[in-house]
Amino acid sequence: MSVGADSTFDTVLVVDFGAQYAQLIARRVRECHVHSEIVPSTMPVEEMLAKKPKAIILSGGPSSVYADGAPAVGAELFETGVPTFGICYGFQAMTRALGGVVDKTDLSEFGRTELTADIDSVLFEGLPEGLSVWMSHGDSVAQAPAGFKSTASTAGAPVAAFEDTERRLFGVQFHPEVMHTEHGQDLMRRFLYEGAGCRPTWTMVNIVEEQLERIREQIGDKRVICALSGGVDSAVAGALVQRAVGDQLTCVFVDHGLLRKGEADQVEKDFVAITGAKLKVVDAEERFLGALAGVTDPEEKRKIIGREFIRIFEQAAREVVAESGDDGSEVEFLVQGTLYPDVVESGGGTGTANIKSHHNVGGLPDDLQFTLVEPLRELFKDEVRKVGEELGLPPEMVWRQPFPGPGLGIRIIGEVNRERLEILREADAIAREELTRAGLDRDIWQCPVVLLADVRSVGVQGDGRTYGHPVVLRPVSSEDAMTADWSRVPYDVLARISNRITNEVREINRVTLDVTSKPPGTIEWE
Ligand SMILES: Nc1ncnc2c1ncn2[C@@H]1O[C@H](COP(=O)(O)OP(=O)(O)OP(=O)(O)O)[C@@H](O)[C@H]1O
Ligand SMILES: O=c1[nH]c(=O)c2[nH+]cn([C@@H]3O[C@H](COP(=O)(O)O)[C@@H](O)[C@H]3O)c2[nH]1
Ligand SMILES: NC(=O)CC[C@H](N)C(=O)O
Ligand SMILES: [Mg+2]
Repeated sequence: MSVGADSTFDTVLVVDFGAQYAQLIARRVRECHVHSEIVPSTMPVEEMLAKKPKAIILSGGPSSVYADGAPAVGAELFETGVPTFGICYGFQAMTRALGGVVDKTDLSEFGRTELTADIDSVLFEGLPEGLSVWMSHGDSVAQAPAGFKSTASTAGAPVAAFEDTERRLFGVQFHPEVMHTEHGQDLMRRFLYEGAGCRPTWTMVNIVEEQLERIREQIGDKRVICALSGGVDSAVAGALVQRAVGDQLTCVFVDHGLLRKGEADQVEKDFVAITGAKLKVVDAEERFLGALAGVTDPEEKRKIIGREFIRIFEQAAREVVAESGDDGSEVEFLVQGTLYPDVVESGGGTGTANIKSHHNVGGLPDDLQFTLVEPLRELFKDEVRKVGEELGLPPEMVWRQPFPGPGLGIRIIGEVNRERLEILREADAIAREELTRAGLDRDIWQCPVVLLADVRSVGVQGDGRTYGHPVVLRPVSSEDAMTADWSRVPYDVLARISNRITNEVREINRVTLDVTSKPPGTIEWE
């Protein structure tokens, strides 16, 4: 897709210094209807300019600008005339490159911080003078470079923002991209529209068109299979690829025996009926349960499931070729509905930690033969839902709650076997039915039901002693699964779920509620 000065949209480069939030910045730019692309801080300036950026944003990062080997920006970047916005580390790097002073003060600021802003400035005009902002820094700008006006301060950072309107250079010590910064998105808008003159013309239609073009370029006239789960992400990824290359695509749905009640039927009914895509259903219960026998470690489970998925896709790919009846070029490509949170949690961001290996990223085997096609890899779930709507997928599909690929396998704490799966399936079906009946499906992001299979507790039922298992209800609300809070489900709904589960599922004699946010908890227990 052509970008640059003659294009219908402007491009902003987000220069990544190893930030927690580089994707979040890119996403905030998209929310302002401006196209964004993340580039590493090691990219030479000429290469950045070749992308004809209308503006540049320098991200945060874990280093100290004065440390040995810390990533730096050359002063030449600021002589190109491209408006630039430095955030946190980016603000400090800009300061240093232009002759200002960055120091380690003893006044670190982490979390919510009160900021006083000069509203007679490009960035803060029209905003309140006092703002609550999100900080995360140990170094501070002690002196702004020549030509800059300081435009905000906090108790720990005398220069918490600055600007040079002549050269169109701006910077802030705090993080406007995080949800907790008041008016953060307004600041983004002020920089993009007023500071840099970007036009708000980048829409979901552009995102879809860009993806279709990329997919066609990548796949050409080759064959491709799509790992289809019935969830939102693979439905949207599959629909995109179907639109891009039509008949070259076959979808493969794996029934690994770790699905919820009724799930397998739904995929055939819904996705195929709506898109007309070719579908192959593989019954692989024996294989997965065999491979998982005796395994209790969560990461080991995830790796096994990731590996088995791929082995099945390889087999399915061979069948697609054999069934095609022509001379049969191999299936080179595998489409997955991978999203950015799957990547970052699997430790795939720049220098980020491995929290858990999502089966479709960190759980993939080393000898993977397919080239992956992952059109949603840079997006967050709510953006994917918008892409799905743009593609005309029905609301029941687009608004479905997430369900993890490893399925109930990571919701049984302990070994996974048929009997335990059956117990959990029943309990899960009851919880889902009652939450739906209470009209809570859209308020709740998802509600895992977790079986503590190795824990037993004493109960009394029908005047007799029971020694059964507890389940945990884990209803959460979230914007993008990166952070979450436990949902305040009304007591009467919880009471109904508890009552029904303990009455209808013989092996369960106790229902508990998980009231942990993320962080520190994750959504799934494993
Ligand atoms: N049972 C399955 N059969 C085939 N592919 C699967 C299956 N489960 C997961 N996948 C693949 O793994 C990817 C990641 O799974 P994930 O659960 O994150 O996404 P999803 O199921 O598409 O959407 P959602 O997050 O709404 O459940 C899917 O997009 C899909 O490509
Ligand atoms: O397809 C998936 N493969 C996985 O391996 C996996 N692990 C977690 N999840 C889903 O991701 C979101 C965040 O979950 P956590 O807070 O548990 O990391 C939640 O929506 C989880 O359901 C997965 N999805
Ligand atoms: N979040 C950041 O970018 C931090 C920048 C730098 N490491 C500091 O502590 O000040
Ligand atoms: Mg899923």
